[in-house]
Amino acid sequence: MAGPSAGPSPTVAIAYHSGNGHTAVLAQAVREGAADAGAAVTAIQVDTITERQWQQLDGADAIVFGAPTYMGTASAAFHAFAQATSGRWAERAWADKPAAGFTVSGSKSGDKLHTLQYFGVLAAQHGMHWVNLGLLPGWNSSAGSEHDLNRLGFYLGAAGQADVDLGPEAVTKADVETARHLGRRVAETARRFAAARV
Ligand SMILES: Cc1cc2nc3c(=O)[nH]c(=O)nc-3n(C[C@H](O)[C@H](O)[C@H](O)COP(=O)(O)O)c2cc1C
Repeated sequence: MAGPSAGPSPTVAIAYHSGNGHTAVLAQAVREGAADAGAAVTAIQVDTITERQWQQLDGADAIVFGAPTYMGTASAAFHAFAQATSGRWAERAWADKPAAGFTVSGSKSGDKLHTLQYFGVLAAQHGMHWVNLGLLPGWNSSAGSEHDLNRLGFYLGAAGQADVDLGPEAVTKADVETARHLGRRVAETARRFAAARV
């Protein structure tokens, strides 16, 4: 596993919603990956966000959005959070911060791409810089397997799957590792952006 690179220690905030704990597993993996890469990380559940946590988002070097895919998009609780950012949108409060996203669903596809695209649009509306997953797809050749990193073959962000009748422990391990990779990548990107500002 790559250790932290040189440069100022970045702060990464994860803004996520999880209805039944599956997305929370990926949020924890993003957190661990970003911390591995030397970031100070805050994870914020957007359905109970406090004023202090809004300020942590404002002060973060990078923000990672996370939500389960519900009815082909991010959960309603995440959309409520996103709509509550409109004042910050008007003030360009998050402009030029790196942003990234992750989601989980019950189906292998489950229309997760749409959720990641929605996160990308949200970031663009805020003038943020989108950080993609940065991995080739796994599990797409006879040499691959369901244990591959990025086994579901996404580019925009980290996508996971968990059987709908099982709890958070059912989030597929390869998808947890993929989310960990995203956390590391966001922290490294945030570090480069922070270094360029000093
Ligand atoms: C209201 C609702 C809508 C859902 N819509 C989808 C969907 O569009 N595609 C899919 O594959 N799974 C769908 N699911 C399954 C969830 O995405 C899946 O159980 C996910 O792991 C839940 O994450 P959470 O525990 O963080 O809420 C839906 C679940 C609920 C409750």
